[in-house]
Amino acid sequence: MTARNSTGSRGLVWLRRDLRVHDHHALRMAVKACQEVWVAFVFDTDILSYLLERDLNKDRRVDFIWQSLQELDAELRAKGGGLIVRHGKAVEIIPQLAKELGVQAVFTNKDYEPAAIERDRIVSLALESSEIAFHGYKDQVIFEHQEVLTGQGGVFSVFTPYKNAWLKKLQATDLDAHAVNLDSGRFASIPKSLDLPMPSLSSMGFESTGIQSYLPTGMSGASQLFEEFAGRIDHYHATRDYPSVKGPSYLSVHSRFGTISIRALVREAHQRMLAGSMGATIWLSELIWRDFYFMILSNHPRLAPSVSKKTLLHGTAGHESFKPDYDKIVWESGPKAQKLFKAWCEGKTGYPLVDAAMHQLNQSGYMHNRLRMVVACFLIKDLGIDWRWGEQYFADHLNDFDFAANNGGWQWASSSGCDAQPYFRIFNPITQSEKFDAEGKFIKKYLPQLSKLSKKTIHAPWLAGDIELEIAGIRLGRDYPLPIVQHDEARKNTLIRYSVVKKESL
Ligand SMILES: Cc1cc2nc3c(=O)[nH]c(=O)nc-3n(C[C@H](O)[C@H](O)[C@H](O)COP(=O)(O)OP(=O)(O)OC[C@H]3O[C@@H](n4cnc5c(N)ncnc54)[C@H](O)[C@@H]3O)c2cc1C
Repeated sequence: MTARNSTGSRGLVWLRRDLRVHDHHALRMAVKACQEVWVAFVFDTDILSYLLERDLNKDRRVDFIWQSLQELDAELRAKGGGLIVRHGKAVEIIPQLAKELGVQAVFTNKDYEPAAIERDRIVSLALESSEIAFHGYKDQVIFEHQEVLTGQGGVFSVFTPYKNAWLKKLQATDLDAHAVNLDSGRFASIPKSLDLPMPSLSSMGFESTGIQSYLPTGMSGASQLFEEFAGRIDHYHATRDYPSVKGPSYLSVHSRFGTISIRALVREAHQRMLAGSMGATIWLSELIWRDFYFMILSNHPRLAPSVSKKTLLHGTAGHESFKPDYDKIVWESGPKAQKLFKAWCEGKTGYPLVDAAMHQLNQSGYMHNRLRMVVACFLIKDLGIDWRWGEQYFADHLNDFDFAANNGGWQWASSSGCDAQPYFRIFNPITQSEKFDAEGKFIKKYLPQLSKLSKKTIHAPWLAGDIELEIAGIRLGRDYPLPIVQHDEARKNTLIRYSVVKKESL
């Protein structure tokens, strides 16, 4: 990635998914190497135009970034610099800005998605033609690409041995912070001609979503959530599967946009694990899943849509299963499939846990991990819909959408992934509900019309007697849908559908 191996006295740090000033590899290197450092972020129209084409002008991620940049700018201005924010094509703006600032090098933290790698290649070439170096540093993962390999030197495709090798390789230095000397006096003020106001959301075609009212944004928001989670991390193993309990960290959006350093999270988890915390041990495992899926994508770029397609960073259409045989499966199609998919998207399947989960996603951009598994399995194995449709819907709506983790999660649910559940494992949406939302608290929060049902019938309202329904004020088909499929029948159909891959999977 380094076009020329020089740094020079002036440097530009280009932020992408690392919106912070602390423990930041590229920023640290720039401050160490250069006398004058500028910091820039581009609202890249190669990504944003794709969102607008899909009518996602009320996009919480764009708002989250926008809010987080305000804080970052204030922080940099307090240190004598400021954040240069532009709206346009990053592949053109960054080389242009680098020339205007007269820098010798552009510093970035590496991005592992194929489309981002291609973007960086184009930027690097443009910089090279102006004799400007382009440096990329590992920052968003602990171990990248092929740093953790099997004993035979191969790439892992199963999580548990990967995790064991990952833990074995881990040294304290892997978790050292890339501390940035913010008081070095090296943050240069932005030249007047380049010090433009930050583009407003509306000037870029987006609307405010009010995300900051329920999700703390920026570095301070991440620290707040992390501090709160530190108080419950030791119980994580016992609470993490229950969506009505405040069990998980809710930090995924922050690690997605780098408002907190992954090293800080892993350091905390690892230290607590060594001190005997079961909760921290399990949480660390989740963070290793994150590295695992980055590693899988980095070694199997065919999992992402072709970069030559217009779909760039957010596209998911038409890409391959990890296990190619699974692309032989014939999914439902036509108006019936569209109708079933619409009901799933809108939380109108008649299965309360599935519907409540979809409402959580649609209202907040977050969905609890257990529920992601339940709704994904329901879409694929109860409704017979291609997992890519669900993957795309999550890509459009999840605050923490990350191609590697999302693709990994969907391919896990569809059994086509690297370390996926077996094809014959089909979650029963009713027993999942009874087990993980026994009192129906989560369901009631998102489907208040069901709040008068007993904890026995709330998981499957059609099994309630007429009198109970009447007392609860529910008429099925009017106040809440009847189930759109029968689970037992759907299960049988799925086993037939998957018979094309059955032999290969056994
Ligand atoms: C179908 C499906 C789609 C998913 N899509 C995404 C996605 O787009 N982006 C995303 O970050 N996670 C995704 N996940 C993983 C997981 O559901 C979320 O990371 C988690 O729910 C985020 O909430 P949290 O931060 O409170 O998690 P916590 O339980 O606190 O977990 C801590 C961190 O570990 C990481 N993590 C946890 N589980 C996984 C996992 N299975 N794979 C990779 N990283 C993990 C996340 O960074 C998370 O913040 C998906 C899972 C499924 C089943």
